[in-house]
Amino acid sequence: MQVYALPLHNRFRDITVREGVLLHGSVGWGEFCPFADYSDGESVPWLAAALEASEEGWPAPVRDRVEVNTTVPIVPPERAHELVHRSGCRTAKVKVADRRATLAEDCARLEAVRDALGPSGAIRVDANAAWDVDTAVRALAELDRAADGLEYAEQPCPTVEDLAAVRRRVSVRIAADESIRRAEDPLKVAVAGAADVAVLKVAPLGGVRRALEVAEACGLPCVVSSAVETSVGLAAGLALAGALPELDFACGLGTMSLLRGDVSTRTLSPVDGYLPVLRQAPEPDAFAQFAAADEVQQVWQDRLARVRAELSRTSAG
Ligand SMILES: O=C(O)CCC(=O)C1=CC=C[C@@H](O)[C@@H]1C(=O)O
Ligand SMILES: [Mg+2]
Repeated sequence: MQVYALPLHNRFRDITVREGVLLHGSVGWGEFCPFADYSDGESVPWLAAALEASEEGWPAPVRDRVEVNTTVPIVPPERAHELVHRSGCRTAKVKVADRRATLAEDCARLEAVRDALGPSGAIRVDANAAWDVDTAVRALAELDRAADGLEYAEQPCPTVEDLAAVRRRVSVRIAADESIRRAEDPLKVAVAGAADVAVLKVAPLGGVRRALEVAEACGLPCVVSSAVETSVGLAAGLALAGALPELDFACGLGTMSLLRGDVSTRTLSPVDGYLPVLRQAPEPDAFAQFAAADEVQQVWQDRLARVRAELSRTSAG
């Protein structure tokens, strides 16, 4: 196993360094990288996804490339404009509702992203469940104006009930993310009429096959989004996006731009807004320069051992 520590260009999801474990198995490489706030129990699906990649392989794809969005963290408008322009993507997802920025600053960031994309580009926002219903309704009206039209708003509020309440009061599509990946029942969203789009992340859902089951059962248009993995883990997201019967939206798999490097020389960075669907993850042939410090390696070895034991217990039923 190889433990990496990769710095980010900007703080994203409250981290400035992305850490994880690369596992080599009988069919290839997998990546186990649950964020620090995931318990051992919540990390079991992440390990299942890594073992699916390294020991089993992925289902056959129905497409050979996937359109992706670029992801804009909480950065000043000029930086946002530069990131979007350089990405070559026609869709941008902009982080908003962060405690480090005001609604006015979020609007300015969206205006800069619209200027960089032009009128035909698509802009989506992600509030990561930060708002209550009334705040979401008010904020989305302003953000929709600033963006000159939002494609959708991802997880404006924490609960399925709140998403449904916001969805009844705004014209912007609602996408469910945390209500799917951290839910006891990922399908509750569709049943409650709480979302127009389902965001699927391979690792928290337990692998490509499990995510395909959720996609089929929820009956909503799906967007595959990464967990800011290296190209090893990102390949699993592309395998899911490649295997979905329908794919109507650009996917949140352009996240290599958030990282200051990669464990593979075959970095999965978008070209003209697209990424290839691979049958296997790229080799981590550039791992050495991002090998984690000894104490970090020990933390991940211990975590992996605990989660492996947890996975065995839950599999044994
Ligand atoms: O979907 C994207 O454009 C990129 C991935 C992304 O936004 C996220 C990755 C991991 C954790 C989250 O903070 C965030 C998300 O909420 O979707
Ligand atoms: Mg999200």
